[in-house]
Amino acid sequence: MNAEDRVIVALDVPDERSAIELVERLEQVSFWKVGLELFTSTGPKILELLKSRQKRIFLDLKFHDIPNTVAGACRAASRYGVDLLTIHATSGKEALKAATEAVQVGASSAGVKPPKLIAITLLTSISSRQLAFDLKIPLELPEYVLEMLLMAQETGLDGVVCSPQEVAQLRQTCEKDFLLVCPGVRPTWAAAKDQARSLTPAQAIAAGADYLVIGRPITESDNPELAWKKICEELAAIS
Ligand SMILES: O=C(O)c1cc(=O)[nH]c(=O)n1[C@@H]1O[C@H](COP(=O)(O)O)[C@@H](O)[C@H]1O
Repeated sequence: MNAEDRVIVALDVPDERSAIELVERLEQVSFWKVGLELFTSTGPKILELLKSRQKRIFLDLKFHDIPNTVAGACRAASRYGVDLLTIHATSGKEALKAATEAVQVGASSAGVKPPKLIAITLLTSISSRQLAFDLKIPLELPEYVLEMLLMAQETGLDGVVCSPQEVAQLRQTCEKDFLLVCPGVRPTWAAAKDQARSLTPAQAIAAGADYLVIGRPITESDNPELAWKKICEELAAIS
């Protein structure tokens, strides 16, 4: 896979018109993430529009609910024929197992390939300090993220979402084909904003990330084409 095929651009815009404008501007981008803002605004229509342009899709709805409810949501989402789908690991073991099964059922009922189901370990906006003092988790952050990964692995998920700062450690523990997808990626020239645990694109890939999720450094740039080009050049230099 080319380094640039490992970059998923987060299409975090408010409506269909802005989404299509960006997709047309950045025609070299082959993998887009549709998240809570855009999906809530447009519904599944945006997925059809991306598919008609032969794009891969990460449907990032971060399900977090009781087993019966996440299973229903995963069944429904898997009928869209997307490539990646998210659930929070903190939904718990039973919910993760139910979601894993539901993804197969949903996709086969629609005659499409099942999405890879990946679990959020710990949001990349949460710092060690917040984990301890706000969420009251009595574990060191890397240990907590590892526990979430082990639960996802044990319940049959295809991978996890984690910050690039944890990737090297997690890569040593998980199976080679277990996906490690990293948001919280910041080129040196971009602002961190609300991301608490970042590395640069080159550092994240070198650490063992399968995919990088990058949004605002590209989408909020005055020149998104140039931002994309600089990220591709950074990655090409290490491959
Ligand atoms: O599931 C995600 O993609 C996700 C998980 C996470 O822990 N942190 C995180 O930032 N994300 C998403 O990744 C994208 C990052 O966007 P930027 O911070 O603009 O690069 C956003 O769409 C977030 O919703």
